[in-house]
Amino acid sequence: MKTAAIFGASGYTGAETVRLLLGHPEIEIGALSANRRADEAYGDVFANFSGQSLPTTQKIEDIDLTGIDVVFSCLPHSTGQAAIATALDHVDTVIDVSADFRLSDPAEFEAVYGAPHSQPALLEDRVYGLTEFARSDLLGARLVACPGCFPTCSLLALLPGVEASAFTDSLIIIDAKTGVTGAGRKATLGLHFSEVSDGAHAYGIGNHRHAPEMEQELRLFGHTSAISFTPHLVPMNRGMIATCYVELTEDWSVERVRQLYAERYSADPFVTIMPDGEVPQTRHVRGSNEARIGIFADRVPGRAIIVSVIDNLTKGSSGQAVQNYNLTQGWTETLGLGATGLFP
Ligand SMILES: NC(=O)C1=CN([C@@H]2O[C@H](COP(=O)(O)OP(=O)(O)OC[C@H]3O[C@@H](n4cnc5c(N)ncnc54)[C@H](OP(=O)(O)O)[C@@H]3O)[C@@H](O)[C@H]2O)C=CC1
Ligand SMILES: CC(=O)N[C@@H](CCC(=O)OP(=O)(O)O)C(=O)O
Repeated sequence: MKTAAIFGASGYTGAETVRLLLGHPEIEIGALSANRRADEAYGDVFANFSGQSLPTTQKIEDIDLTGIDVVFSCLPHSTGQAAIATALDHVDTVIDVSADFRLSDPAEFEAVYGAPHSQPALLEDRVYGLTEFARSDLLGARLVACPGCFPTCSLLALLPGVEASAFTDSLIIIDAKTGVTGAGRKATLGLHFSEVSDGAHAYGIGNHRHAPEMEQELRLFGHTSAISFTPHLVPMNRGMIATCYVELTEDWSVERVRQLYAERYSADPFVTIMPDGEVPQTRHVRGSNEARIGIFADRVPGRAIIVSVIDNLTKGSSGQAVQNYNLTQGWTETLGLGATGLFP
C-alpha cells in the first residue's frame, strides 16, 4: 500500500483525485493541502465527501511528508514549483497536473507563462505524461507532468496520424470546447451561472497557452508547422471536445486513418475509436477516464475531421494522473479507474 498527499485538495482536480483514490486498491490518502480552506474537515470543503474518513486540510508547509510515497500536485501553475522540488527530497514520486513541468524549455515556459521557471533543473528528467505515448518512460519516473486538458484531448486525436505521416504538415486546426470546471473553483464574475449559461464564447483566441504545449509534442512526432487552436467555454460542468481538421497525404483515406487509429490504440484501455459514423459525445465519458475519438471525411476532398472527447477532470487531469502513477509503479494502469461514464 502506498500513501498519497494531495496538494490543492480544495480545488476541482484535487477533489477529483480524492474521489478516484478512495476507490484505488493500492493507495491510501495521508494528507490533503489547501490554502484559503486550510484547517477544515474535508467534508466541509466538499460536502459530497462528508462521512468519508479523510485528513483535515493543511497548508502545504504544515504537511509532514514522512511516510508519504507520492504527491499528486493539483495547484495553479506557477504556485507549486518550489513545493514540488521540496517534496521530491522526501517522496518517491510527484505527479503534477499543472502546466509547470510540461514545457521542456525553461525559456519557452517563461515566454508562455510570463515568469521564469524556479526549478529548471527538474525539467530535464520530467516525463510528459500523455500516458498512451509515454508508457516506456513512466516506469520508475519521479516527476510526471500531466498534459493540459486541451492537449490531452487534441493530441490523442492527432498523434497517431502525425506519427504515420498520414497528415500534411501544412494544416492542423483545433476547435475545442470545455466545461466550466476547466477554470477551477475560483469565484470569478465570468464563471457565474448567469454569465456562462444559455450561451458559448471563444477565448484565448489566437494565443492560448496550450498551443505551444501541443506544438512541442507534435514536433516530437514530426509535425513542424504551427497549429491554429481556439477554445470555447460552453455551459456544462465537466467535459471537453476537440474537433481537429487535417489534410491527408497521398495514399491516405479516412478509412485507412480509422484503421490506423484502431490498431494504434488497440491495447489502450482508455481510448476508444468509434465505429464509422458514430459520433463521440462528452456526456458518455463524464466521470470516466475514457477518451473517445471519431474520424470523419470532410466534404472538402483530402481532408479529415477528427473529433475527440474526454472529461477534463478525469482523463484531462486527475484520471490521467492516477493512470500515470499506476505505470510509474509497474501496476495495471486501470487500477482505481474502472468507472464507466455517468449517463444520463
Ligand atoms: N480544472 C481542470 O479541468 C484542469 C486543471 N488543470 C490544472 O490543475 C491545477 C489545479 O486546477 P483546479 O483544480 O481546476 O484549480 P482550483 O482553483 O479548483 O484549485 C486550486 C487549488 O490550489 C490551491 N492553491 C491556490 N493557490 C495556492 C497557493 N498560492 N499556494 C498553495 N495552494 C494554493 C487552492 O487552495 P484554496 O482553494 O484552499 O485557496 C486549491 O486547493 C491547475 O494548474 C490547472 O491548470 C489541468 C487540467 C484540467
Ligand atoms: C475553462 C478554462 O479556463 N480552462 C483552462 C484550461 C484548463 C486547464 O486547467 O489547463 P492547465 O492545466 O494548462 O491550466 C484554460 O483555458 O486555461
